[in-house]
Amino acid sequence: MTFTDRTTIVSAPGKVLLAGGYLVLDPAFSGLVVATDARFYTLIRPGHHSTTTEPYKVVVRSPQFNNATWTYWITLQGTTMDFSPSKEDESRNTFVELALNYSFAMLARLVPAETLTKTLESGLEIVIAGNNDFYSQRKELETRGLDLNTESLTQIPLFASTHTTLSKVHKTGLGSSAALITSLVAAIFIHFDASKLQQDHTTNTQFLHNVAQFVHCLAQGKVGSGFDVSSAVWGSHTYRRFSPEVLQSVMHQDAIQDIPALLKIVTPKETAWDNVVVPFKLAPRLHLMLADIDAGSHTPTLVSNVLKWRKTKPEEANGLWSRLGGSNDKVVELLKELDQVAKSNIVAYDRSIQKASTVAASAWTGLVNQTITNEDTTLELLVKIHAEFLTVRRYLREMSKLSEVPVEPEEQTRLLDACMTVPGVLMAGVPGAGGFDAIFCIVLSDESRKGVEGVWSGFQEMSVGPLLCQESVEGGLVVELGHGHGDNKPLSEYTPTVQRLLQL
Ligand SMILES: Nc1ncnc2c1ncn2[C@@H]1O[C@H](COP(=O)(O)OP(=O)(O)O)[C@@H](O)[C@H]1O
Ligand SMILES: C[C@@](O)(CCOP(=O)(O)OP(=O)(O)O)CC(=O)O
Repeated sequence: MTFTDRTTIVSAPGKVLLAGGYLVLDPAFSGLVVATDARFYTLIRPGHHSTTTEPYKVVVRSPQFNNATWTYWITLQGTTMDFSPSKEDESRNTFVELALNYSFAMLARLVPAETLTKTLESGLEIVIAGNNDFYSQRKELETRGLDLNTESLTQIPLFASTHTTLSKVHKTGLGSSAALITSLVAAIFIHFDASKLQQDHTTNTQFLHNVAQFVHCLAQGKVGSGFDVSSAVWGSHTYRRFSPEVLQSVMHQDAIQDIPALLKIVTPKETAWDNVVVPFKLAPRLHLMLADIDAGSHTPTLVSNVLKWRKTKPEEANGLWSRLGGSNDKVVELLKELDQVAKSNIVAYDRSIQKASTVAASAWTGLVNQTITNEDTTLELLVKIHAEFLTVRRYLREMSKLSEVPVEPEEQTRLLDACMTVPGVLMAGVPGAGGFDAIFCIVLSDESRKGVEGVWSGFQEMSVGPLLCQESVEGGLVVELGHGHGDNKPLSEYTPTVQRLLQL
């Protein structure tokens, strides 16, 4: 047995909804979701139990939360399975519990009994851990006497303790539960070789998506748009939601009693899901910056109040929805056009980006008239994207006023406008549901990045905590280890992240 024999590690990215907040709840509209390089990891390896008799023991450990541990007992009865949380556990983790319960219940019907028992007889140890960016590191920085900036964040070890509990932790809005459930569900099916992700990638990935969406909605007690699970699976894309009716019939705790019915819904060949995923990537030299605002907002409350307004004043709201939706789509179209221009003439593109990075966006129009033709295209597109996203923000402020919900509150407007005065900032906005949770910027250079971080650290109205993460290069689900992915290498040959996980 080598160090990594029969170890499976799967990761899923965090997310930021750059455009389409609220509208993406309606299948008539799409949203632009960018996956981050802050990822959530699930590691599964054989347990240390020599039992060959049931029940089998599955232990889930969360090192970042005082090594919180949840123990589950599994008994197989033919193609059904009994799953029970340990009565000795100090707490229950609904997201973990539902992911395990439903995944194993489906496995009992998908995988030969001997495969299940062979893999379960020594028990399973499951370690779940999110990149530090998923959770505010303010406490860790204070403990180390460090300032709240990216330089300090680089000094915090991977998967550092949050110094608190799951119920008290300040999350940064990267979608920890969606990334957790997606990586956990995928890791279980891959560990039992039930997914063969690397063989029939499309069908199996859609299957894993469907299971993760079901578990996430059941755990959250509502069928949201699902953009966060979608980006955890597929990375950055424009997203049009699946019809809520797809899951409505199984959105109850008794769904565990009828696994064949659930399998019919989550199996792509049995049920066509109508979510629409169109891959997206930021054009070269456009980089995402994210900050966590300490004030924080309660997204479900924001969503409930905006939808209440839309229901009570449909004409007012639907008119704004259409205008905002059109503007969101225009931003996406222009960003894609910019990527095409970069592909057609990267030298001219780079020259234009370099020029634009030295002046504030408000002065880019002046640059357009000073350059040769194909550089104008790039600069013209930057001018259009900047203007169109200002229109998006204007609509979000109109929504805030009409609904009386602080989607882009005045404090955020002042912070975003300050960011836009920095040379080389293309966009600055409130992601997702908005409020006081977070902000994002799209910047053109490292100098621009430093300028924005200066605005954030100097902003007096709110505590603006930068995150280290940027846009993901790897995309959605990644099998980091297991089943032909990097098996049995010397520990030193794995990435620092995988090495850290293996030693957690
Ligand atoms: N590292 C972790 N270990 C265990 N459970 C986690 C971890 N991170 C997130 N979770 C689970 O996800 C839940 C957070 O879900 P939610 O409040 O919807 O936050 P988010 O918006 O980040 O998804 C937590 O209550 C916990 O059950
Ligand atoms: C309002 C929404 O359309 C987007 C919410 O995006 P956020 O990124 O704000 O979500 P949280 O991570 O839960 O804070 C609701 C939805 O699409 O489900």
